[in-house]
Amino acid sequence: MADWTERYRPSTLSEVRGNDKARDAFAEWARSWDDHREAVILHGSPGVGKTSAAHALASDMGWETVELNASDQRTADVIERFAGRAARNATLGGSAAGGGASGGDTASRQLVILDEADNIHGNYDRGGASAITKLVKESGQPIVLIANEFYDISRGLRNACRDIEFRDVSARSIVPVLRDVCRKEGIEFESDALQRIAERNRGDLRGAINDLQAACEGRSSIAVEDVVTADRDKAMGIFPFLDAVLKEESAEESLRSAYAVDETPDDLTKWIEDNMLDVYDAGEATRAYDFLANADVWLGRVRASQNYSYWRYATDNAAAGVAAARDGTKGGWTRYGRPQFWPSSDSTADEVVGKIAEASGCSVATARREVLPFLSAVTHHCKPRDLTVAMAAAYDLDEAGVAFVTGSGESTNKVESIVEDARERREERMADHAEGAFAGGAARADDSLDAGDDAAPDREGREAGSAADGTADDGGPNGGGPNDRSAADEDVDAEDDDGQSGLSDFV
Ligand SMILES: Nc1ncnc2c1ncn2[C@@H]1O[C@H](COP(=O)(O)OP(=O)(O)OP(=O)(O)O)[C@@H](O)[C@H]1O
Repeated sequence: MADWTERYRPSTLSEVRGNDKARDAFAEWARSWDDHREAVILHGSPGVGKTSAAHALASDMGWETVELNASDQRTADVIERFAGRAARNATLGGSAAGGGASGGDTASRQLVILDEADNIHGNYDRGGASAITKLVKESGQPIVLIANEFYDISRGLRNACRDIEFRDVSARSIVPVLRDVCRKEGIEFESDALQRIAERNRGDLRGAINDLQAACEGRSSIAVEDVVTADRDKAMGIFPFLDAVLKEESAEESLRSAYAVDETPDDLTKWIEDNMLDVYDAGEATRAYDFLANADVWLGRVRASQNYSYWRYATDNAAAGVAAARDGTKGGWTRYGRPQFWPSSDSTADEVVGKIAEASGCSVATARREVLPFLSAVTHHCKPRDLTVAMAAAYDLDEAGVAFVTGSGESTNKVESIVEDARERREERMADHAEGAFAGGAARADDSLDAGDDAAPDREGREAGSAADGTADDGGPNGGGPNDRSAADEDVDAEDDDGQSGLSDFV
């Protein structure tokens, strides 16, 4: 069955529904283009008719169209060629470029439609935005840039263009479009069914038409129940989803599919990451990794801030971005592999980071970004046992926590004995604390420093007292409150020389 959104794409501006003001402003931009020669940005949510409006306008004006993807590296070259051609044509007295069109300038115009103008950076082509800005300024042809997020377009490019916002199409405007489609397809319908489709697509006319088509598949009439069933059927399995992203669907469709899969963006990203190389060639994979890296950044922000609204951006990158990195569609069957999920690694990470933040008085974000990587690097690579014990004691880590930070297996004897020693050390400290060890804790400082050649940190003794709470200041990772300094001088000074950084240096 042909795609209904294509079949019923508006062919003239007057068929573009629900955005009268934008439509009028756009028509006016085109009519007066010779006077201002500005490019225009049409921005708004997916599926509200921006691309359709651009094509419809060109047809109304009798202009040819050239559609390019703004985020594609090659686009700048193509526009350059246009600009050059337009300039040459101008010097030839405005004769037609398209071969034989008469009737002056406007008939020979080519409307350049640049899709995904908000996706130029973050892409492999770092210079893309400025190249396009330059071309937008110099081009001899009218250019329409299309974007979902106006403010994701570089400022220079925004300032160089006029902008027109396309608003979400209201359910009230969507229903008549659906009704028209049903009539043309000879489908009987219950009005409530159309209303429901319109409402659940919240302003997205393309989505509504797609849903209608899905609901009508194999039927000559639709009732509310059919629409409700279609709702339920929407859930998508992970394997069809991987096919969608890695082989078949556009970025936009892949994104919609991502929302239909019952997995978190973390897991979806892992699935894509782990299977992408089985399908993509080197060029595609290189581009895809940029998006996956962006997705990871957003996932990291979600974890650090617990702000789940960032999930959307992770999904955008992992699903839509990776799909956009693909050249065309692919066929064939792939044996997808289940990614290695590290059971509980995320919750362990959260717990460890929370404890570090609490003990050190820093934010969770700092603990995650700065302290944890440092601890991991030191304990993992240098393997100083005493430091690891001190760390486990300071942050009250259990086996899972120590294993997570140091990268060792959770059940190894080593980890167990470290946790045991750390527990003892905490208990001793607590006992000391109860006895007023603050004033005379030299013995404790000694105690922690006696294994100092294992690279025990040197500065906690001085800083922990001021920076930390009960956990760190009555011992800190290497013990010793502020007053311990003199008693432990010898050891500490010896430590000073080896230049080791202390944990609290990084907090
Ligand atoms: N305002 C509208 N009037 C009529 N049909 C529309 C409208 N908006 C969307 N459609 C239908 O949805 C399809 C997709 O719309 P279009 O590609 O123009 O949306 P868009 O806003 O450019 O979306 P995107 O940002 O995803 O490119 C069209 O082919 C048409 O069938």
